[in-house]
Amino acid sequence: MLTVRAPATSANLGSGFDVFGVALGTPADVIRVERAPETTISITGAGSEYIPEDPAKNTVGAVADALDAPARIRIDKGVRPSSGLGSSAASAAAAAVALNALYDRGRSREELVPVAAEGEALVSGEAHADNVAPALLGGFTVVTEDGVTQVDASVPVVACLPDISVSTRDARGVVPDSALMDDVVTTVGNAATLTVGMTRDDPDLVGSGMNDDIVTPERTKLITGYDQVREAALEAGATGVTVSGAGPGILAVCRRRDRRAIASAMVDAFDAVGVESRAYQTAIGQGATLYPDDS
Ligand SMILES: Nc1ncnc2c1ncn2[C@@H]1O[C@H](COP(=O)(O)OP(=O)(O)OP(=O)(O)O)[C@@H](O)[C@H]1O
Ligand SMILES: N[C@@H](CCO)C(=O)O
Repeated sequence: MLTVRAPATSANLGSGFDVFGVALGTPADVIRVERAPETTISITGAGSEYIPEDPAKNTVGAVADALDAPARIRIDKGVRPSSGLGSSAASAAAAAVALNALYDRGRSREELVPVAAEGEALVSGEAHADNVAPALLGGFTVVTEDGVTQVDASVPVVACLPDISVSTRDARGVVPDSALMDDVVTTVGNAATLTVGMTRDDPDLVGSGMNDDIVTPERTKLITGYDQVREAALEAGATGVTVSGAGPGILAVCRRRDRRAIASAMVDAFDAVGVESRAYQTAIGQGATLYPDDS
């Protein structure tokens, strides 16, 4: 039996829609796999009651198909589904690493990115790889049609997860078809600033490069209390705040010393609008970890 832990991720970071992603230190999914004549899936943990165990409907089943690697797969969910924290991608990335090792398929982590993205295609209709890339490679990732670029980073973050659901499919439905050239120019500048910030592990540059006036304003309308939570996080010291992935999670970038105050300000602000939430005080971290065979 093989065990793999794959982290939650936050895609977009505002200015990098469908391009940027980061791995988070916590939470994470853990997957255990054993060879079997056909794929079966059992699921425990956060939000497991909302996730289909049918391999034809689970991201992990799509990965097993893509690698031609049938297995008995047990998923322990640490990342709640429809969270904006890459729940479906965490499972897909973990399965890709685990099944690649279980069947000696010999694929590199980079080569596993499109494999894990097959799982995303199953649940959101598009094989976008901005969550699976950081879940596999760790750090900060840039996904384009030409492939993935990765840099290690360890910028502190708070990821606040309200007790409401927004499906990626719905959140993609509000993305505008076109954008004004002025907004595109501003967003390109912000994305470049953010990228430099990641290479320097600089929370100020990363935070100031997260603003986006094209996609994010449409998505914040789907998140009760977004404006209040953003304001509270900024007042508590966040250097930048945006929607995590497709939402409803909200990501705040900060200095390490401000994490606790920001987490509590975000939870209180959600509470004030009648929404329960949980905040993860973490940092950009590692990609999927394979643990030795423990059979
Ligand atoms: N292994 C899995 N883990 C989590 N969700 C899964 C899995 N397999 C299928 N799903 C389905 O995928 C959907 C959740 O994926 P979705 O992309 O909407 O959320 P997310 O991954 O948390 O968000 P985001 O991609 O915005 O970070 C749910 O409908 C869930 O049932
Ligand atoms: N880039 C994707 C990430 C969510 O899975 C989106 O924002 O729709």
